[in-house]
Amino acid sequence: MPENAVQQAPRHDVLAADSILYLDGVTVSFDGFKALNSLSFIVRPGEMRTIIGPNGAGKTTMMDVITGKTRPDEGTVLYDGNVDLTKHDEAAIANMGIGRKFQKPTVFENLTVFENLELALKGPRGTFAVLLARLMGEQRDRIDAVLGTIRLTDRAHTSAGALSHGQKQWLEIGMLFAQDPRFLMLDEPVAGMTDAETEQTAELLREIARDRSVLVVEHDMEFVRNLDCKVTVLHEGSVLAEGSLAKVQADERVIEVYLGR
Ligand SMILES: Nc1ncnc2c1ncn2[C@@H]1O[C@H](COP(=O)(O)OP(=O)(O)OP(=O)(O)O)[C@@H](O)[C@H]1O
Repeated sequence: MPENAVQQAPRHDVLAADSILYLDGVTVSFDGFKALNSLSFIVRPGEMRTIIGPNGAGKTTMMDVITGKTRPDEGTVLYDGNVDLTKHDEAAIANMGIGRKFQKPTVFENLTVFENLELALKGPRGTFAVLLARLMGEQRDRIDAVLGTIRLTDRAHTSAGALSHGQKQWLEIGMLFAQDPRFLMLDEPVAGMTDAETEQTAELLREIARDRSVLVVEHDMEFVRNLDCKVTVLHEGSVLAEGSLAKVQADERVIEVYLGR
C-alpha cells in the first residue's frame, strides 16, 4: 500500500462508534427457517426506539440475541460501540446494564411494592435473605425516586398482589429501573392496560428515557404515537422500514404487511 494511502476502517467501526446497540447482518435460523434474516439497525446512546412488526417478524428472537439467550448464526451484535454481545452469556450481559422486561409481570405478589424494589436494588436476581440486611439511606432515596417515577408512591406498602395489572407492569419496570440499566428493553409493556394506564406508561417511559436508551416492542399504535420516537418495522426477520411513525405509517409496504390488516 502506498505510504500516504488512508487505510479504510471496517464499516462497523465507523458506524458503531456512536451507538449503544449495533446489529449488522444478524441471522438466526431454526431448522433452516430464518427467524432473523440479515437484521441490521443501530440505536444511539440516549435514544428511545420502538420496534413494530407482524407476528413472527422476529422481535422476540431479536431481543433473545441482544440478551445472550440465542446465539446468532451470523452477524455482528455490539453494545456500547465495541462490546461483542455474542461472546457473553445472559448473566454477564445483564451485568453490563442491559435490562429486559418480559411481557408478563413477574413481581413477588406477597411482598409489598417497596420490598419488591428493595430486592431489585439489592442485586440482580436478589434473594429473600437480602431483605434482612439494612437499607442504606442512599438506597432508600433511590427507591423513593423510583416509586415516584412509576407512580406508586402511595402504594409503597401495599402488597404487589393487590395492584392492578398496569401497576404491576409499572412495578416491574421500576424493578429494572432501580438497577440503573443503560439500555432497557420492554416487550409489549401496555398489553392489557386501560387507556389511562397506557397513556401514563408512555409518560413514564419518556421520563426513564431521559438518561438512558430504551427499546420498546409494541403493537399498540396509539401508545407508539405517544412515545414519540423513531420506529423500526421488522418483517420476516429484517428491517422493512424505519423513521418517524408518520413516515412508516405512510409506507405502502408497511401498510401491506402490517398496518393495513
Ligand atoms: N425456538 C424456535 N424454534 C423454531 N422456530 C422458532 C423458534 N423461535 C422462534 N421461531 C420462529 O421464528 C419466527 C420469529 O419468531 P419471533 O417470536 O421472534 O417473532 P415475533 O416478532 O416476536 O412474534 P410475536 O409478535 O408473535 O411475538 C416465527 O416464525 C417463529 O415461529
